Amino acid sequence: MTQESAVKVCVRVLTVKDSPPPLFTDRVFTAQETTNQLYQNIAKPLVVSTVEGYNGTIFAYGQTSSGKTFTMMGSNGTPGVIPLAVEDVFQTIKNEFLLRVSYMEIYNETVSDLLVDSWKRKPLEVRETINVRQSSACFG
Ligand SMILES: Nc1ncnc2c1ncn2[C@@H]1O[C@H](COP(=O)(O)OP(=O)(O)OP(=O)(O)O)[C@@H](O)[C@H]1O
Repeated sequence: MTQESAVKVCVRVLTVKDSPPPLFTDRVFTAQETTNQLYQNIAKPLVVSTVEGYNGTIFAYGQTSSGKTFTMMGSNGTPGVIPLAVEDVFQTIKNEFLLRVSYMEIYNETVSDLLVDSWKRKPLEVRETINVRQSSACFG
C-alpha cells in the first residue's frame, strides 16, 4: 500500500529546451497546460482543505525568469494561483470566518513581507518553534 506524502512537488515546463524534471516530482505540467489546469490539479484541493481548517502552503521555486510570477500572480487575462485561490476561498466561506493571509518572498536567503510597502520593508527573522506539530520554522 502506498502512503500519500504531505508534500507534493510539481514542475511546470516553460519550453521544450528545459532540462528534465527531478526524479522526486509528483507531477509535470507541460508547456501546453494552463495555469488554471495547474491550479485545479494542485492548489484547489489544498484551498478546500484550508477552508476546512487545515494548514497549507503553496510556494513557487525556480531560477530567475522561470515563471514563478506568471504562475502565482498571473495577469489580468490569465489569473495566477493566488487570485484563483482567493476567489475560491471567498466563494466557499459562509457566515463569519477568520481568514489570515501572509505574503512573503525568500530572495538570496532574505525573507521579506510583501504586504509591507517596499520602502518600509525590513528582513524578517526566521525563528524555530518548539511545537513540533507546527512547521519547523516560522517568520515574524
Ligand atoms: N508558462 C508560461 N507561458 C508563457 N509565458 C511564460 C510562462 N512562464 C513564464 N512566462 C513568461 O516568462 C517571463 C518570465 O516569467 P516570470 O516573471 O514569471 O519569472 P519569475 O520566475 O517570476 O522571475 P524572477 O525570479 O526574476 O522574478 C515573463 O514574461 C512571463 O510572462
